[in-house]
Amino acid sequence: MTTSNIKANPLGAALCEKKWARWTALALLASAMFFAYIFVDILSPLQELLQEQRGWDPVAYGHFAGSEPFLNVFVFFLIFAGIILDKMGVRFTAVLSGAVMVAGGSLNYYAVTQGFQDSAVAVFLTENLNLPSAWWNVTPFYAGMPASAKLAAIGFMIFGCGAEMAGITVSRGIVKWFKGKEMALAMGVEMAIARVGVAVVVVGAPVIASIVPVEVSRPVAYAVLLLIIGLICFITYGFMDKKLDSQGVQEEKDDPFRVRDIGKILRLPIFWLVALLCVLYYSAIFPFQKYAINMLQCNLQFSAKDAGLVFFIFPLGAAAVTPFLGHYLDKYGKGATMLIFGAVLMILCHLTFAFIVPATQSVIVTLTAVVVLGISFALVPAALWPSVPKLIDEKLIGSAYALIFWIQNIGLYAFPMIIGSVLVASNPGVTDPMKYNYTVPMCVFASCGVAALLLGFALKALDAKKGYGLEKPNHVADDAEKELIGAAESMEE
Ligand SMILES: C[C@H](N)C(=O)N[C@@H](CCCCN)C(=O)O
Repeated sequence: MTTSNIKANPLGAALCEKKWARWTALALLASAMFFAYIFVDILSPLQELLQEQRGWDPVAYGHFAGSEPFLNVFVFFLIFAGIILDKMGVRFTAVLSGAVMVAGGSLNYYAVTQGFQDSAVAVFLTENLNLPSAWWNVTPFYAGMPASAKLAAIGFMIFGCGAEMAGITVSRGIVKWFKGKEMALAMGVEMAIARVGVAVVVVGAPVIASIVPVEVSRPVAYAVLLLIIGLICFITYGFMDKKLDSQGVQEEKDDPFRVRDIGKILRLPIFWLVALLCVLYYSAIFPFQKYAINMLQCNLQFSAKDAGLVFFIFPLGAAAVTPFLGHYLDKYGKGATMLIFGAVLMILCHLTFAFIVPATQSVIVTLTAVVVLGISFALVPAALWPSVPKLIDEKLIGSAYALIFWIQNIGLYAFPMIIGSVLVASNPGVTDPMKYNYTVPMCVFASCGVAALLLGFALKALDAKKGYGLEKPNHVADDAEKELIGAAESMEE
């Protein structure tokens, strides 16, 4: 199915053949993603301070937090990002995405500063964007939303365009540098570094904010600074990418782009299996993360700080395991089996949070479930993203990643709201946020896992029938490919 980017280089070994060079390229790409993931969650541990200093109640915070995928989902920005990536290549799109993240992040920062509160923009926003809370209002804006939350949401949705564009670009960049080598390991390392970013934020943001004078915008300022460093990483990567192109190892570009190419991807049953598995699995992970601290507080009667410490293990556990699983995939394959196993672990953990944790209030059981969920969150991403190049023609890989991200973003947009409504509906009359019963919402997350598991079985069956090589190691698949290319080249000679 795939075409290879490995071409004969008359000038000697290409840069991607040198280990130090491809790992340096990865370090640059992964650093930019690390900073992006830090920004995504920078305000999550500061909800109390946002309420005290900026008047954001939980509703305002929820609408701000949910705004990130808005432009990607409803204005189809991610689809355009995929087309840009396939037409313009990794170098251009990486720098563009870095610049968009800095622009959106800066706006978000300005919105939470004291300076904004007294500005004319604040007066304007207080009077505008007061949309009714009706079913058709899919925007994050509602009547009475604080002006700072409105502008922060606008900034965050612009940032979201850059962050998701960067996500697909980095994946394609890794394919470009690592195809036929340690590709899954490289993707695993990149995702592990991103998870460490989430863990750093949980602990770091409150510490930075509480330096006297206590100021909620300070951690955001640091995070914007990191986004600027991320942009510099992308620009530096651009020089390496240009050198690689000049050595004849160019990525295949879709030139001219045809809309029917997107149709080609959408007609592949295997694409739908992967995309639906992705949206179901991630909808039970990222939206769960938003409720996890409160769920632990309610079940264990912990403070937010202690619950945060328990949950801190989740991204760290995933970070520790993901590169090893990537290495395993490179060496031994079993991608589809890893997806199935990851879904099973997720179901078990969510059911534990639904029934066993509330009944036993056991910290050991909770910690075990958090660790096992971390392993699941290593298994699925480590197998999912490196499998895409096995299924889709290389020149369409940017669009394919973008389409998968777009479908995934629909779930990431909808699920926090669905879970919020389920939580309220299953706890009639409960107003104390420490008294919620999370059994029904956790069962909803577990059912996503069951659906993902069924898709995992279907994927494995289709792979066995059509021979995509999902269960094969990357090296073996690519060695065979190299042999074919070598044979073709000798025939040309
Ligand atoms: C949220 C984002 N769309 C996503 O799916 N992130 C994945 C990583 C995708 C690969 C990025 N190069 C994740 O597991 O965090």
